[in-house]
Amino acid sequence: MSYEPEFEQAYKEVEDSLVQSTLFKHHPQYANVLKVLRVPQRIVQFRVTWENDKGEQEVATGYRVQLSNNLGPFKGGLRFHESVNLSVLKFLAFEQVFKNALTGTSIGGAKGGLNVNPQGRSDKELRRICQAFMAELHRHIGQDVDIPAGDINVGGKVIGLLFGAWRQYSNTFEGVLTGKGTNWGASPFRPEATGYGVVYITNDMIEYATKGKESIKGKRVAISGSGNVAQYAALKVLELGGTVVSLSDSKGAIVSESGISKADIEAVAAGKSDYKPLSAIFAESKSDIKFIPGARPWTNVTKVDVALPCATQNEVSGQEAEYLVKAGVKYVAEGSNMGSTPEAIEIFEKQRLAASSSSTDSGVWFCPPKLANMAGVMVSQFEMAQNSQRVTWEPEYVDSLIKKHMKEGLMLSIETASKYSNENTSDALPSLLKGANLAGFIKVADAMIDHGDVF
Ligand SMILES: NC(=O)C1=CN([C@@H]2O[C@H](COP(=O)(O)OP(=O)(O)OC[C@H]3O[C@@H](n4cnc5c(N)ncnc54)[C@H](O)[C@@H]3O)[C@@H](O)[C@H]2O)C=CC1
Ligand SMILES: O=C(O)CCC(=O)C(=O)O
Repeated sequence: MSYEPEFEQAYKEVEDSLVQSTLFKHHPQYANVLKVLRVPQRIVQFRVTWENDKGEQEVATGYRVQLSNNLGPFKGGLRFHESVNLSVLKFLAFEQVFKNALTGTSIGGAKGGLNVNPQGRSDKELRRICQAFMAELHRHIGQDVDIPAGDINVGGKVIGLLFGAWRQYSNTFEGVLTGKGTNWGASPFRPEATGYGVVYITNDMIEYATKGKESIKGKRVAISGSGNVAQYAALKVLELGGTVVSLSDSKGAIVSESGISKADIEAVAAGKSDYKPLSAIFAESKSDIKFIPGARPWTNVTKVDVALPCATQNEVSGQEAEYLVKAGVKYVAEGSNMGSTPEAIEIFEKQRLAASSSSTDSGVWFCPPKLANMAGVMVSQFEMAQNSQRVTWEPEYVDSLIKKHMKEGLMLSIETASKYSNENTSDALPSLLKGANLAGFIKVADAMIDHGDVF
């Protein structure tokens, strides 16, 4: 069996949460669920070949990992990046199954992608890539079968090109992808959903932990990434009265003591749509924004209350987590899937437990991505519902649903963590890591048992 480090990491996190709880003692019927879920229902791997702008033939590998459709049709994003491989997509699909269960909507879990980075390719070449990718993928998706969406490097433009190709291959118009354009099937707030949801749940966490005495207002927030999730998280932090002290991309980080402004974030959005690096976007900035080449934000911020990793997996190391704790971080919520390494999570979780048994206020409350970033896929499910009815909901209604479901997800994770806790401290905040893993698992496990997939 090939070694798949990212997948093993994601699997072990869930397995540890289950084993370290009292769940199996109360529900022995769940014993076989994880070993069945370890093997995706189906993996499609295929050749994608196109002519580049120099007239040369290029060949790459496309994938779709359909992990479980016990709770609804397969659902999850597509990532176009040179780092895409089976280990990465299996980890993302595995996470997606539990996340989708936590949304409180009916969707199964999948993920897919292509091991090519579209950055630096012309629009014409990108169109050829999308057509070549969809030439095979269209056989495996459908509005009641599998509904892909975006992820890293797959934003509205790529979704449009993929949808155009799919329409031609299938001779049908249906809601087969989510994250569509406004005049051909979008849901209000899908672009904003993931980033906004991360900030809504962070605000809920702060209010819960401080018994309503504090909120995100006045908090200093370190954010990594500068793409879709990071941009909307940053805008929502500003709207709710917080200060954004950092952003980043794969070439480095920007930090600002006084805070990154709305105009700065709009400049990031404009620059990133042309694939410009942050170093170029802020080359002539007159504010106190400092670009640090090759760095991540975490060790370059001096005073911080909240950290929101929003770039990619394993982007917070153990050392960086220690630094964040010293810088004062109290809340960590992950926009990126598997943003923190296991070492970083261990440090955050130890801080949470230590705070309860001492009088010093040094706790950290960690919200895992399954819970923190679930608003994106949740609004994708709302988009599917709107497409089925051929209607568009009011933006205010969608926003109110995001807020409601994020709060419900938080409360469910808190209750589940407390119910099955094996921790011997009664005054600690419950582990959202364990609560989210268990709550998502229970929903999928019950469906698998009902369907006879597990016996
Ligand atoms: N877009 C969505 O609705 C959702 C996205 N996510 C997760 O959020 C994270 C960000 O995704 P998006 O913002 O959609 O993608 P994006 O393509 O819009 O932005 C990705 C960001 O990550 C940075 N990045 C990528 N690879 C990197 C690396 N190796 N080192 C440092 N920075 C790197 C990029 O510079 C960019 O700022 C990913 O982990 C994704 O899986 C999770 C849930 C939903
Ligand atoms: O909207 C979707 O279907 C998928 C979003 C996604 O890829 C994720 O939640 O990681």
